[in-house]
Amino acid sequence: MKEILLGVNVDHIATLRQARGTNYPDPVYAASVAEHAGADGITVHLREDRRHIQDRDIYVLKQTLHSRMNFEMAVTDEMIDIACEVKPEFCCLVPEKREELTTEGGLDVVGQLEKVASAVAKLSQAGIKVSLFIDADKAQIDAALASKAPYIEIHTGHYADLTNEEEQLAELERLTQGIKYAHGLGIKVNAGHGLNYFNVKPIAAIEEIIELNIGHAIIARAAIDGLDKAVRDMKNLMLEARS
Ligand SMILES: CC(=O)[C@@H](O)[C@H](O)COP(=O)(O)O
Ligand SMILES: NCC(=O)COP(=O)(O)O
Repeated sequence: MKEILLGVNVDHIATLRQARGTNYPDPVYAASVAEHAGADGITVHLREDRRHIQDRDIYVLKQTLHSRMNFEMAVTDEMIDIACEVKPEFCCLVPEKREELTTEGGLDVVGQLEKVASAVAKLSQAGIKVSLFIDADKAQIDAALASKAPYIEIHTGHYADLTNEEEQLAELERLTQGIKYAHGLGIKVNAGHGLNYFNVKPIAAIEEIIELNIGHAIIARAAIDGLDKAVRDMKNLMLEARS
């Protein structure tokens, strides 16, 4: 069987922390648990609005990770400077809109090739492997090749959002063709976004994919699976206080 890697995105551990401004739950600790459970890498998205992951998380993770960091970032001077200072193993360039709930589409490499290629060059110069988060679109894949990024991450969000089986199969076929096309050009291909316990298998079966990055579904599952113990522990503390 051909190996496939799992990058665990811990953004939403940080979402929970930021909701109360506490210092827990800590994405650094979550990353360590994920690595212990078999994660091949840890993904973090330092958004410009700092809604979940904070700068401190990136710097501490750099020192504590045993696997490798995939630093997702918008193509801005601020983020390029941070990446060049931290030097994560991977940077994934993503599109970002302040008002979006999550990343809505792939990076438009065609429309800003010069800017993207310049970012790829700066990050590569710092020894970072660069990936572009793009849609499975031939023109975007060709532009990714022209930018000299060695990796792309194909956006699976649209596939994940579809509920009609026929439409989902058609989207799966579109993703598969795009992934094979990029692989044929010599680009290393990852994929991710919106993948969960119900929709992951057909994507994981596409053998040209090196790694899947998955976050929201894993953190959501962890919250539910851990809830029984969390309630028992709290109740026990309360009962102990009265004994
Ligand atoms: C780029 C991508 O697909 C996601 O990993 C991204 O990190 C989503 O951002 P949120 O974690 O803020 O939803
Ligand atoms: N790049 C995709 C990613 O890191 C995780 O996305 P999601 O599983 O949180 O939707």
